[in-house]
Amino acid sequence: MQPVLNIEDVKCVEVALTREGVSVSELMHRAGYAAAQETIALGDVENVVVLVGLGNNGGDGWVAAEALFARGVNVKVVTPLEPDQISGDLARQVAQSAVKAGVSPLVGPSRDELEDLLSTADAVLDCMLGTGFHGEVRAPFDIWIECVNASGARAISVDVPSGLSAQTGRAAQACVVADMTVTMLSLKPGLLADDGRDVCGSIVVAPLAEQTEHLVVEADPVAWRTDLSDYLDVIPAPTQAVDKFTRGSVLVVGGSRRFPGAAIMAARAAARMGAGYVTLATPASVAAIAQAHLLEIPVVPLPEDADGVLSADGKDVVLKLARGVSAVLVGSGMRISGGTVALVSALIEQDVPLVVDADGLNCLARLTDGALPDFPEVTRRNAPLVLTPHRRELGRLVGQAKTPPDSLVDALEDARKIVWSDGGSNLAIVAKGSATGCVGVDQALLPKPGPCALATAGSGDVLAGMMVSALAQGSGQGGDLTLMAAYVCEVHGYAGSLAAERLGSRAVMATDVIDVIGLAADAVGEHVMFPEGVEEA
Ligand SMILES: NC(=O)C1=CN([C@@H]2O[C@H](COP(=O)(O)OP(=O)(O)OC[C@H]3O[C@@H](n4cnc5c(N)ncnc54)[C@H](O)[C@@H]3O)[C@@H](O)[C@H]2O)[C@@H](O)CC1
Ligand SMILES: Nc1ncnc2c1ncn2[C@@H]1O[C@H](COP(=O)(O)OP(=O)(O)O)[C@@H](O)[C@H]1O
Ligand SMILES: [K+]
Repeated sequence: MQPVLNIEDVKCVEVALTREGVSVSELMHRAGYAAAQETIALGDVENVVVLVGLGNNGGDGWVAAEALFARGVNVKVVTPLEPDQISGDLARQVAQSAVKAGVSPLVGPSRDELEDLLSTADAVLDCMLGTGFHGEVRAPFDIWIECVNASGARAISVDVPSGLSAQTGRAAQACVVADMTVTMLSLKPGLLADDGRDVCGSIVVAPLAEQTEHLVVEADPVAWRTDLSDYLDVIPAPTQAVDKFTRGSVLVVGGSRRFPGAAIMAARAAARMGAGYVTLATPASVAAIAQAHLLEIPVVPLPEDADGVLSADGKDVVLKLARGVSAVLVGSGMRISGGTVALVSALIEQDVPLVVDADGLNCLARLTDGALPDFPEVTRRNAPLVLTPHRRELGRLVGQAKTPPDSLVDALEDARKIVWSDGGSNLAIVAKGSATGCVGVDQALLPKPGPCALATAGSGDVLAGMMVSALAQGSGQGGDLTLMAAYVCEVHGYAGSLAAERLGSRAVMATDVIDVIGLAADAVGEHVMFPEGVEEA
């Protein structure tokens, strides 16, 4: 796993390193060398343009330029100001040193001059704005960024692509789209989520000092990016000595006359993820449609109200069915009513591993008056509970319906409000988004996200079905629930990639993802077991 640090904590690591004898100047030199090294490693770099800003990110650029020059690279530094005019002491010193060593600066070029220069470059080193950037990009960097993106040269961003917030993952209107980002000390959340996924290219972490590893861990990472090898403990051990029930039995409670498909897809996804026996309990008026779509899955008709929404009259049947299975999913396509709130509440009180998704979460929000963290007794139970909200659902759970989290870090923080008030290891929250965070009481995990093809109606229902299936098969129980959740997200993401490969990135529908869950799970499993033997998933 790789630690991900909030920006303010990266700064704390910087301070801790200086206390351990590694000065900021030394760090800047190592950062510059690391950037130069990675640039050379790209191969075929004879002409490099280094665009520098006026802060320490620019300082890294001047050091990199001097290092590249010393390696015989034809390097030109583009700067808004003469080195002597740079106000920051450190940045000015490294700029003066680079010029003294023979690096030639181009000060305040016109757009045409810059475009001409970039047209001759094999690579551009982007050292304009780093973690000190905020707001919209001001001149001249907005224009420089446009020129970089329009040039054909490979762009290597130092620490963070200029224009991206390394904390929130939001890009300004002008933002470098890099081929590679060499980031200092540790991963930052904004590099991994939202716009960050579009603009960072491949990410290389430069630790800069041998003490960094332990200092980063001590700085309390906001999350950990998982590696495939981390999932070894949550993949069900292969055995032939099973029957359809011991392979995991699942009950899906959901669907409504308005949305019958969500529960059908969830049930199907649960079977495709490996549960041996799946049952769907759904309103009576949609049971026949559901059964027609689910030949292998028994469908139990439940009492419903005039709108075709599950009614509280079905509670006893649902609880009886729940007692007979290894795990339950409630919520898919269920709608919010007095009846569905009562069902969700009854299932949470039942001692069975449970996944709550979609309207099940909205029922939970209603049950707790939009303040789930204030009612920890609701989620505190003996059996595992996994909540799978997207950002709007998460907002409703924590009293922020009108202002749901709009960054990964905000979503992690909201999820933490819930798991920390609960305080136990039997609760995991899967905060879904373009990058998904799986949050438990001890840590938050960031599985590798799938492609944007997953942003399609029903893809969350598929994930919920997969989640309950993994739970039913015993993954995570008595072990690490958060890691199990991350593993399921990883398989979901990979299934999205497989479906996109087969059908085209724009064509994927949720049912296509269901069809390849098994292949995705096998492929991820193989990578986990034999990391050296196969290409990365
Ligand atoms: N944290 C660390 O331990 C290390 C940090 N280093 C570098 O230092 C960087 C942070 O340095 P700084 O704090 O000086 O910040 P930056 O260099 O990222 O940015 C500060 C400069 O950008 C300007 N600026 C801010 N917002 C702007 C906007 N919207 N439009 C135009 N200009 C804007 C400021 O006026 C200032 O000149 C990191 O990103 C990294 O590259 C490295 O030198 C080594 C180690
Ligand atoms: N841009 C994206 N890139 C990768 N995955 C995405 C993206 N957008 C959504 N997803 C994933 O797709 C799923 C969507 O779930 P959800 O919003 O609940 O959809 P629905 O309610 O339609 O089923 C989540 O697993 C989410 O992480
Ligand atoms: K940068």
